[in-house]
Amino acid sequence: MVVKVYYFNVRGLGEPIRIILSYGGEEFEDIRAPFTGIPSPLPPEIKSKCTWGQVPLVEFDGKKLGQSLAITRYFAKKFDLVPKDDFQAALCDEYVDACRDFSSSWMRAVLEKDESKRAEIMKEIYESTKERFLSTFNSIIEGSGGKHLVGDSLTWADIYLFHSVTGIPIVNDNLDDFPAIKSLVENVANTPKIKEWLKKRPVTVF
Ligand SMILES: N[C@@H](CCC(=O)N[C@@H](CS)C(=O)NCC(=O)O)C(=O)O
Repeated sequence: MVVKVYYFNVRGLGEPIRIILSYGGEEFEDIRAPFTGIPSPLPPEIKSKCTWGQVPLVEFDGKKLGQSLAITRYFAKKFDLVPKDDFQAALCDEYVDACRDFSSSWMRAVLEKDESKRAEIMKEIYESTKERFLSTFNSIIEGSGGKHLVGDSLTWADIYLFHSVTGIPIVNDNLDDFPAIKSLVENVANTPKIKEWLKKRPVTVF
């Protein structure tokens, strides 16, 4: 089976899918629509495939699945990145949602075209979100044994946290202030199949 992954040529909502598929050793075709800023028009041949008119979308085995969370949860289950225990699985859902809230906080900066203004906005957003998200994630990892957000093995929540913090330069540059997140990020980046993907993935702005 080769999975077709349709998304824009950015990390955004598509990258956790690409990372999870890479982790699972699943071959995938990385189909990227040009990203020309927000909003970017989707080429009609892609848009017409999408049930909700938006990407990401995956196709495999004659099946089609849209909505980023449905896609990542599906493959995370397939590759044992969702704990068997229902409560632990729910905690993963909670942390994935929190990662997505954190990622959404940066939208105002992403939309700013003037680079010096964007840097200022990034600083503001960093200052106003670091306690709520970064300190909290840091404490959760510490409380869970220091290596993962949930339990003692890699989950899709760890992959979302990796994705959310490494996609934002100002967060990445300040990870020394959040040592448990920093160590989780290093562990995810050094997971062999993920490491291979990170080495070969296209370099994009977001
Ligand atoms: N709830 C959807 C949101 C999808 C979404 O917002 N997709 C955007 C790209 S991030 C898109 O396809 N924009 C192009 C368009 O709407 O034509 C998900 O999580 O997959």
